Amino acid sequence: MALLEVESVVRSYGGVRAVDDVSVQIDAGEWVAVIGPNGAGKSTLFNLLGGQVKPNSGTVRLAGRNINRLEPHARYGLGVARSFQISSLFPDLTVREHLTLACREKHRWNLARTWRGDRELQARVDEMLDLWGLDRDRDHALPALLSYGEQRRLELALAVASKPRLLLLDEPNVGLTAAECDDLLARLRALGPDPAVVFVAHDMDMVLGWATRILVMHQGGLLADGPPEEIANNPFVEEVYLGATGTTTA
Ligand SMILES: Nc1ncnc2c1ncn2[C@@H]1O[C@H](COP(=O)(O)OP(=O)(O)OP(=O)(O)O)[C@@H](O)[C@H]1O
Repeated sequence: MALLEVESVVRSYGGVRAVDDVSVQIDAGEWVAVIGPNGAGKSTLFNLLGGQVKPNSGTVRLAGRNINRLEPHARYGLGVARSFQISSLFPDLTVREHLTLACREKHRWNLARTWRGDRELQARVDEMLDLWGLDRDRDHALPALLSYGEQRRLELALAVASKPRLLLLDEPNVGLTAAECDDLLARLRALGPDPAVVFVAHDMDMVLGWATRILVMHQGGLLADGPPEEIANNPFVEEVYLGATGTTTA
C-alpha cells in the first residue's frame, strides 16, 4: 500500500475546477515536486494534502486511512507536516520556545510536567538546534533577530519536529541563495530515507536537483508524472511551459 493515495480528487471554485480528477500514489521515501504554470492547481492540490482545503469528491488516504475530512492538526497527529511560504513564526516566542512547543506537541503523553519529561524534551530541543544549525547560545533570541536563512531553518525544524511520514514543503527555496538551498537539502536528507517529501517549486534547477519524481499539473489535471530525466525531455511539458510562461521556470 502506498503511503499517500489520492484518488479521483476534484476541488472546484465556482465554475473553475482547480483540481480536476487527480489520482496519484506516493510511497515513503519519494521526493515529489509539483510543478506547472500559474493557475495549474498546484497550491490547491497541496492544500488538499495538508487539509487546508477539502475535496468536493474523491478520496485522500494516508496509510490506507481516509483523511478527507480531517483538519490540518489532526493530519499532523497522523504524520503530515507542512511548511509555509510565508513566515509562520510567532514574533514573541524565542527560538527555544518555538521548538519546545513543536516537540511537546508530539510527545504530549510524556508531558506530565515531570523533571524527567522536561529534561527529555529539552534534550530533544538541543538536538533540533544542532541538526538545523541554530546556535544554542542564541536560543533565547526572538525570530526578528535571526537572519532570513536561520528563520527558514527554524520553520523547517518546526515542521519536522514531529518526525512526519509526509512532509509538505511550499516553495522551500524562496529567498535562499543556492548554497543555502543545498544546505537545506542536506539537512532534510539527514532526516533519513523514510519520510515522503512533496514540494511545490518554480525553480526548475532546484526541482531537478531535489526531486526523484515530478508531477506536472496543467488546468487542474495531471499532465505528466515521472522521473526528472523523463519530464525534462517531455516535449508536451516543454510546450505547455514555454507556451504558458515563456521561460523555463514554472
Ligand atoms: N480560494 C479560491 N477561490 C477561488 N478560486 C480559486 C481559489 N483557489 C484557487 N482558485 C483558482 O483555482 C485555479 C488553480 O489555482 P491554484 O492556486 O491552485 O494554482 P497554482 O498552480 O498554485 O498557481 P500559482 O503558481 O499561480 O500559485 C486558479 O484558476 C485559481 O484562480
